[in-house]
Amino acid sequence: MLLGVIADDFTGATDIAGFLVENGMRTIQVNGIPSANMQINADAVVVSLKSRSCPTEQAVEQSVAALKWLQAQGCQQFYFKYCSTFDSTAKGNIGPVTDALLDTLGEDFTIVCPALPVNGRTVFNGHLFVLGQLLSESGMRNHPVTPMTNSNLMDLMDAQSRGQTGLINYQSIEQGADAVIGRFAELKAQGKRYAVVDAFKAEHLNEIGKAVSSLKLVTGGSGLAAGIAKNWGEHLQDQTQAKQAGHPAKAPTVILSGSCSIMTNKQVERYKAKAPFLAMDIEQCMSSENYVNEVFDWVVNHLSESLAPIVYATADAEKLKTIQQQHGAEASSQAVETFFSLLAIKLHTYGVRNFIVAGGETSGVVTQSLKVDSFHIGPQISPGVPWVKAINQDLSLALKSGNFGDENFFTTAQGYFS
Ligand SMILES: Nc1ncnc2c1ncn2[C@@H]1O[C@H](COP(=O)(O)OP(=O)(O)O)[C@@H](O)[C@H]1O
Ligand SMILES: O=C(O)[C@@H](O)C(=O)COP(=O)(O)O
Repeated sequence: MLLGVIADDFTGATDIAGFLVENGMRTIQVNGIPSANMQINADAVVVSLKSRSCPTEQAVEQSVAALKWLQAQGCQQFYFKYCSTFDSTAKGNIGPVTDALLDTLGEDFTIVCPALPVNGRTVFNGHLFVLGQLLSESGMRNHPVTPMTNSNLMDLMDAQSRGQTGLINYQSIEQGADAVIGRFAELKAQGKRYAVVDAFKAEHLNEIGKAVSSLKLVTGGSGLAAGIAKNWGEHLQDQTQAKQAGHPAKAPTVILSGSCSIMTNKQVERYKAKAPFLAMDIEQCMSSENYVNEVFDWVVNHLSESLAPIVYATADAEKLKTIQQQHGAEASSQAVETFFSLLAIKLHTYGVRNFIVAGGETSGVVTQSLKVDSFHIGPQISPGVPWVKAINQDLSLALKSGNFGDENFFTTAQGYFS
């Protein structure tokens, strides 16, 4: 095993796994730390945790346990994957987890690289941009759990970690990997423990990928995965196998959308024009035990149509606000998640074998309800969203992070069945 990845959430894990496979690494993803002995025949393993916004001690404990498990699998390099929008609070969990991983590995230096230019996440002079807007001016400033109100990655990292952060700006990156390695030495000599690296195009990430080959730990979003995978290129045995194992088959398919992001709203609207759709009734979802059976019957009646039926809770910001004022934010989101969990179980029992799910939390709930413990990674539907196939059962999933994919995503995803 070459590379071990610790991802702080579920869609984030499939995101990086997809890029590793795209770049020739045979990759599997495990949901949490496996309790049983697993025989793993892959170049990379991604462990998905739910550690992004849980209490810091728990995030540290889980991440260190994942690292030790990956070490036991023989991994040679380790990657802490967090969100490309650096989702965290002043307390963490990115800083404390990075510190704990460095300590466990006996290392004293790593990089901070959230950039994912293909999805509009760029770093310029140490500041993070989302589709051309500073992070602090993007929609992330209103995130319910991890509002991002500062775009300066050095400040963000200093506030939540034990050490000090330096910058490797794009001028150094553009001089190539050797110059970057030289900057690592300079920053270390200045007592820095972390280096924020500028990156606003794929070439930057390729140079950073080469430069980090001697670092035991790297941290970042999924963008750097391509650079790192290229770096391992000569060690990879059979690159053609990488995507085969995770390819979805033609089978009954459903779309469950629990994301309220701007992009998911657009995707649902576009899909409704051509496929059977059902908008979840939140009142009924919260008050009627039989509602899930009614929706189940509706889905079953539409499974044989050429495009898969979609059930969605997706609402625009105004509608969501009204629902939250009426029922409470926590209670309504809990009700939606429980509903999707029950519906997914019923549909799977009935024979649905492909699930396209929109939303990070929603994906976590559905995957856990379907008792999937590990995945093969298949082809990418759009950057950061691969098809994945359960290893322990006949089941394929496409887990879409709220903001990812273009407007035709739900139709495009169904073009991969063979
Ligand atoms: N109509 C709705 N009313 C209340 N909560 C909702 C509604 N639709 C979705 N939610 C909740 O909003 C959250 C969306 O989070 P998530 O699935 O992670 O999507 P994203 O990736 O866009 O953040 C989930 O907890 C979901 O249950
Ligand atoms: O890095 C990213 O942007 C994604 O992989 C990711 O982590 C997305 O998180 P959610 O939007 O909460 O799904």
